[in-house]
Amino acid sequence: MRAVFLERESLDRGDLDLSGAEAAVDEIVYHNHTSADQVLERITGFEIVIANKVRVSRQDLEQARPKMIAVVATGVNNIDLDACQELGITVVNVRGYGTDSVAQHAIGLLLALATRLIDYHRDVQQGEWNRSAHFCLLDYPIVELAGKKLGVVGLGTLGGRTAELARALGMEVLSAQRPGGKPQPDRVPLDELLPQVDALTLHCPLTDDTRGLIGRRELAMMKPTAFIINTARGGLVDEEALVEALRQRRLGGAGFDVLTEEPPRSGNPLLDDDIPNLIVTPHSAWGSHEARQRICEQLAENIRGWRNGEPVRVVV
Ligand SMILES: NC(=O)C1=CN([C@@H]2O[C@H](COP(=O)(O)OP(=O)(O)OC[C@H]3O[C@@H](n4cnc5c(N)ncnc54)[C@H](O)[C@@H]3O)[C@@H](O)[C@H]2O)C=CC1
Ligand SMILES: O=C(O)C(=O)CO
Repeated sequence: MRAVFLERESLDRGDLDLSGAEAAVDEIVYHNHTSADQVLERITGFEIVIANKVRVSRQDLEQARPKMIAVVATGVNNIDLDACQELGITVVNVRGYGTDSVAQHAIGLLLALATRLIDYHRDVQQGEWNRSAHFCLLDYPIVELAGKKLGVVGLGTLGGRTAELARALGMEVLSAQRPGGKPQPDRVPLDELLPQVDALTLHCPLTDDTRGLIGRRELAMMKPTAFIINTARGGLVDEEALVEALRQRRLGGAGFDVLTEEPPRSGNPLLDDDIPNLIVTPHSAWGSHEARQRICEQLAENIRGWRNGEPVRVVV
């Protein structure tokens, strides 16, 4: 049984132990990076495809016909799942590997926005404190999070842990009812949640149902002081509308770890350097060594389970 790992360097910078996955197959062929137009050629002839973020299309799958795709991420929005289902290709992913890493990042972004950490740090570096008449700088409004409301969209593994950390800061947590989902007493429809919250954090997957979930209309429903945190996926939020709202001070700030296009080769409206109280990180929330090593362990389990006829973490 042969496997091809399309994007090793997107997971492993030479600091991880992949011996479990290597032992689970006869051979792994490694590519450090693969672009979408190289996928077909590289997966042809392999039963198992290991992928992280590269787009694997219906056309690739129909022609190459792998038997299994092991995604070394939780999000599987880069894989044509309908095509996999139709072609009988098993897709597995990794889950809960980086819960503490991603939750600390989401809360880290929220804390940085509330304390204006980046703005004060930049002013200190630029000598504003040296020149100040007073012992402190007070040029950006500082928000105390305790007592404020956090809205969580996607109260699953990562949303749940982020909610716990927010409660530890003294925040009250509300969570959004999934449209069409079973009504739950502790959840409120998104439209009811948005006007109430002081901060919103997104943790739902990117699917056809959630693409554009937070658009111009939804941003307009939020408090002009509210923060929005996205460590889930680019595509959940209308980026142009977000920039507009931040520039017109109709929103208090935004912390984004994910963009619609990654890397943002064609640019992105959120990368302009004059947008007030915006922090963008390069999809790094998950990237602790501990989390990445857990991915390797789950990858090995996923391949072994599937080979033994007892597949685990099956998406389709
Ligand atoms: N920035 C990063 O480094 C990382 C980002 N992610 C992203 O985070 C996402 C969530 O990961 P987990 O929490 O592990 O997944 P999960 O499956 O445990 O939780 C997702 C939750 O979202 C809910 N949901 C789906 N659609 C919804 C909607 N329209 N409204 C409200 N709730 C909705 C689901 O019911 C589920 O409870 C992943 O799909 C991935 O895109 C995951 C890991 C790292
Ligand atoms: O696990 C995920 O979905 C991530 O985005 C990190 O790769």
